Amino acid sequence: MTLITVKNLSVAYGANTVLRHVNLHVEPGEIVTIVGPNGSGKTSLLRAIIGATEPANGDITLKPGLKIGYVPQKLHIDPTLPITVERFMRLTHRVSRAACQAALEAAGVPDLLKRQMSKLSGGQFQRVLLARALINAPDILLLDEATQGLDQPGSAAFYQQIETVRRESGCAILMISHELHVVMSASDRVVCLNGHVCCEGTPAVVASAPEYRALFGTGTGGALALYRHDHHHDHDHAHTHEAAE
Ligand SMILES: Nc1ncnc2c1ncn2[C@@H]1O[C@H](COP(=O)(O)OP(=O)(O)OP(=O)(O)O)[C@@H](O)[C@H]1O
Repeated sequence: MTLITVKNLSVAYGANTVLRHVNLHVEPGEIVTIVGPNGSGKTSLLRAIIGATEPANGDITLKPGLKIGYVPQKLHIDPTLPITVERFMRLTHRVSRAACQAALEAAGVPDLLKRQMSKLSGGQFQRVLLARALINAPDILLLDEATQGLDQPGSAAFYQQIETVRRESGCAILMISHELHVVMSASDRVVCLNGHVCCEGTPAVVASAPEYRALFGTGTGGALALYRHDHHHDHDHAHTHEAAE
């Protein structure tokens, strides 16, 4: 059963309509990446999906009982506040230490439980946010530019971890990213957003779509080829194109 269905969604802040007629669906176990220029409405779309932003129009349907794990773009913790990783992870979830430890292991950072949040590197911090999102065994992970501030190897490692999480837990991933060449190769489907859905499909289809090239140029096509690898899972790669408005 489809996990998330977005139909004809519009989002507005006052008189400023930032998303128009957006359609999107996420199926169990697939990795869908949203790309788009700054201010194209990517975060607004995720916030509408988690119910943090009220749609101006349209429908968002979640599978009944859907468990969502959300990894925010960034989270500021006062560096003078002493708080361990374990306490941080248990702030919002009533979970056991064993569950925290299991989530940290799934996020690829098994040794951080007792560490101070303020002493973590950027990459470790993001892994802890990932672990926190994994704690309740979500059906889908929503990641909003989760590798912001990480260097290239750090973000490549993070996305590899995401693929591992998907492989081991079977959860679906809906993520926003600017690192087109890395994430596109790791995605089953890419949705290119610019206030509306410009184009959508497999990474190869989107990279060669004129709408995508108009926004990002042609350079990414080459980089995409460089980073591509074969996927061995069965997903329905629907290719839909909407005319640019
Ligand atoms: N709470 C808000 N109130 C008013 N305007 C907002 C609000 N949040 C976002 N916007 C505006 O909506 C537009 C889309 O913003 P959004 O953050 O969704 O884009 P984005 O694609 O995620 O951008 P970025 O890549 O820079 O993170 C922008 O013009 C932004 O200024």
